[in-house]
Amino acid sequence: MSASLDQRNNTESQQQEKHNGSNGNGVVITTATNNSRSLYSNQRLRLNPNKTHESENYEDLQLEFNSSLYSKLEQYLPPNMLSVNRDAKVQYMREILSRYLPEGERTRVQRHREYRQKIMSSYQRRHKELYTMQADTFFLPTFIHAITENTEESLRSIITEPSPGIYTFKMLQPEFCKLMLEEVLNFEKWVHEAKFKIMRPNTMNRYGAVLDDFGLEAMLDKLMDEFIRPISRVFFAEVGGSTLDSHHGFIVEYGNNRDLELGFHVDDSEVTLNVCLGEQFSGGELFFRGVRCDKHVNTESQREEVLDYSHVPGQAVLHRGRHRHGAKATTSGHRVNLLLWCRSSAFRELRKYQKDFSSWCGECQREKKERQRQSVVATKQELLRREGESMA
Ligand SMILES: O=C(O)CCC(=O)C(=O)O
Ligand SMILES: [Fe+2]
Repeated sequence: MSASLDQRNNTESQQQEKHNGSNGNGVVITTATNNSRSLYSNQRLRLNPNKTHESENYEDLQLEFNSSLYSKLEQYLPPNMLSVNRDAKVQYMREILSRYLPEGERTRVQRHREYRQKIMSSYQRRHKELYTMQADTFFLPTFIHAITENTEESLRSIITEPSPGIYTFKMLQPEFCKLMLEEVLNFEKWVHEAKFKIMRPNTMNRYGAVLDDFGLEAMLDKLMDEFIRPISRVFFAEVGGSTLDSHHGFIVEYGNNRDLELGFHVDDSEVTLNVCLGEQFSGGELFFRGVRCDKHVNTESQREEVLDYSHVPGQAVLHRGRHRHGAKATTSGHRVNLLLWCRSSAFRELRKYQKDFSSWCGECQREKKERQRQSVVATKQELLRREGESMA
């Protein structure tokens, strides 16, 4: 099949693209900064961390970078800053980190921060229990058991791999799916009644909502850290599966009066978790067509790379972000899926210096094999020629 394909970005990274001219593959910073540059601009960090210092927890704050970065950075603060209160520490670290954000990006992040704060100050949560990770009530016991054992064998015992690099497993309790659907509905109702302008999850969906924007960021971070990274470490190590450190979490919706299908694309993620929440629907199959690097994103797919997968409520699909895919039309009913695009800043940094992606790109792999085949043929011919010469 000949592929013409979209690089799928969330609205944030698309804006980032506009501002700093990147190709949208950079790390997407999901919250905001302030502009108090002068306050601490002479301040420095220590060269070596104070490893015995116990850092604060910053998970509850709306910050420019992942909260774990602030906890790590705190160990590098000069001694006099270690004993000040949390707000002063955070202010100090934000000032240092803001030097790494270009001006346009700072403005974007600031706007997004205000957007989230507006939501947080007036949106009334319907199911508060969804906002902190409660594994026992969210997940099926089989899933929890496999992750707790944390071996390739235990993971393989619950996972099916219908095509190379596509992993499916039963994950969510029906009750969790029900509550999450109600929460999303409740949020959308509030958006509508408050005449609030909602930011859609990405450049291709006209419906759906960003879960991180209305308070679910900390819970989804735990989902990535404690459940998705252990699986990705085993199955997606070559694309940064063990160093996933940020996410974009959202809901997509299809059906009557909504989007029907989703075009062929790659995600702005290293690893994507796609789990169906329900409800009743027909159609909506995911179609996969092989993993590709930027250079080969529009190349043909091989027969063994073709897979159509039918969603089942509560069941998850895990795949590389660069695994080309799309969703067929949902022909009746209403389909809602939860998506978690997981990213690795370390992988993205390293990728800038690499050219050969044969450990994960199907086409790089094919080209490499072809080069090896040709070299074997050439060697054989050379040997035959020499043999012929010595016989003569
Ligand atoms: O509709 C689906 O299940 C696919 C969604 C998807 O691929 C995405 O949001 O990136
Ligand atoms: Fe996708």
